[in-house]
Amino acid sequence: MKRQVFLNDTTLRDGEQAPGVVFTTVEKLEIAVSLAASGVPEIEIGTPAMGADEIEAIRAAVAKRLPVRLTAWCRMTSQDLEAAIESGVPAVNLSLPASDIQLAAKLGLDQTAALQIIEHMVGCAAARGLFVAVGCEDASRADRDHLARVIETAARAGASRVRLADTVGVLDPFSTFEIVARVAAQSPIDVEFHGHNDLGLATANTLAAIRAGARHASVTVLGLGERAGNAALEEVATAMAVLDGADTGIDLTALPDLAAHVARAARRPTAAIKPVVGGDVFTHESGIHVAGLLKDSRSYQGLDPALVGRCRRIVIGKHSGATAIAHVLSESGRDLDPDLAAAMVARVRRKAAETKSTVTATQLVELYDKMTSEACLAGSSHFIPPTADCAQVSPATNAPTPQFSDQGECNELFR
Ligand SMILES: CC(=O)SCCNC(=O)CCNC(=O)[C@H](O)C(C)(C)COP(=O)(O)OP(=O)(O)OC[C@H]1O[C@@H](n2cnc3c(N)ncnc32)[C@H](O)[C@@H]1OP(=O)(O)O
Ligand SMILES: O=C(O)CCC(=O)C(=O)O
Repeated sequence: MKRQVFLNDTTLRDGEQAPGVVFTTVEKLEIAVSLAASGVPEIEIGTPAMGADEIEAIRAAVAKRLPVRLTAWCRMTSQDLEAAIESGVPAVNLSLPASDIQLAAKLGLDQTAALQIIEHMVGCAAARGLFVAVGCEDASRADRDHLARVIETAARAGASRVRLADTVGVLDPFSTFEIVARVAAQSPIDVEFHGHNDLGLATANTLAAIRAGARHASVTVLGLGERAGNAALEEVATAMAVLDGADTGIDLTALPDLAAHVARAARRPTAAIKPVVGGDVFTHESGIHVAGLLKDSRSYQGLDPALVGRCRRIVIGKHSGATAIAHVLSESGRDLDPDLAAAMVARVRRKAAETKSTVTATQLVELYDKMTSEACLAGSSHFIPPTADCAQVSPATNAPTPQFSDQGECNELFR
């Protein structure tokens, strides 16, 4: 049986902490509904300490009775806990720095005082009937012995989970594995890993943490979050399915729409190269790749686009070869004569260089029709038989003009 891993989506909390990102209450609710529909089991819905509007938004989410655990992020203070209770959430993440750097700089506390606060606040929250997770902010820079005491104290006081945060994104997969493996081996409660992407390693670190024994992982849609963001839901869920074989319960085919939804609400355009959901990540231009793909899609495709509800696309551009051009032309009922192929490749390359872009299907057909007309008028001996009627090779006006689209049928589309 596949190992179960639980993703805790914090798009609506850490994601919204990205500079300038604001979700309206309606957007929060819509995103929460979409997250639940895609199979996310837990959503960190917000920070009640931010005040009445945030509490109201959280209350509205709670009222939806979604089939997910809604949890609220709280500092480890009575005020934050009371705000969370007012919002109606059944679960809280009570956060306190684990590193000496943050304990001293932010709170002027030492390790002993921190343990006392954890014991007291976790006890209070558990006594109020809440599911309690303890957020170890900056765990990656924490003294390891203190971290062990934090977990032991939290568990004893009634916490059900501990969250190890790589708050400033300084771990790599090796150090993540080492820290999480040690904690998971000793922890009497579940471990969650919360990675940040400052070094572009959040997803890799999250996979390493899961491999090391974390049963829960924080993610955000598109990796939206503080600074360089968090581990991306779509990357972690897809990588888990493909590489690890663990069961996250996420409907991978729902991810592109979910990402588009969050990108619109966050007003953050998605990069074309964003793994899984980016516009170009299943699009191929290079001649050698397309020639290989057309023979066997496994030649240049590690991730089957259908797995995540996407389609493969072939585009024509500076790097196209004759096979790709012939393939695209054939889709509009035109045969690329082998004698014309090299000239066509050169023409396409010139066009792409002039426009610094791909050559659309319509442009390709126009180029081809123009070239065949020219070849015909010049009486080209190897392309048009000398006796041929030039009308036969003029633009085939009834041939379908291919359109670019990323929607619709999963046949190969091109632009
Ligand atoms: C790594 C993370 O993502 S942590 C989560 C970060 N999230 C946020 O900051 C959410 C948005 N924040 C806010 O809206 C505001 O900062 C509020 C409402 C939370 C607090 O606002 P203010 O009362 O004006 O405090 P301010 O933002 O100036 O400073 C933060 C305070 O929290 C305290 N604090 C920080 N972390 C913790 C903690 N884990 N436990 C207890 N107190 C904490 C700081 O020491 C500071 O206290 P001080 O005012 O006594 O110096
Ligand atoms: O303490 C936590 O719950 C984690 C907070 C967080 O977002 C972080 O440390 O990056």
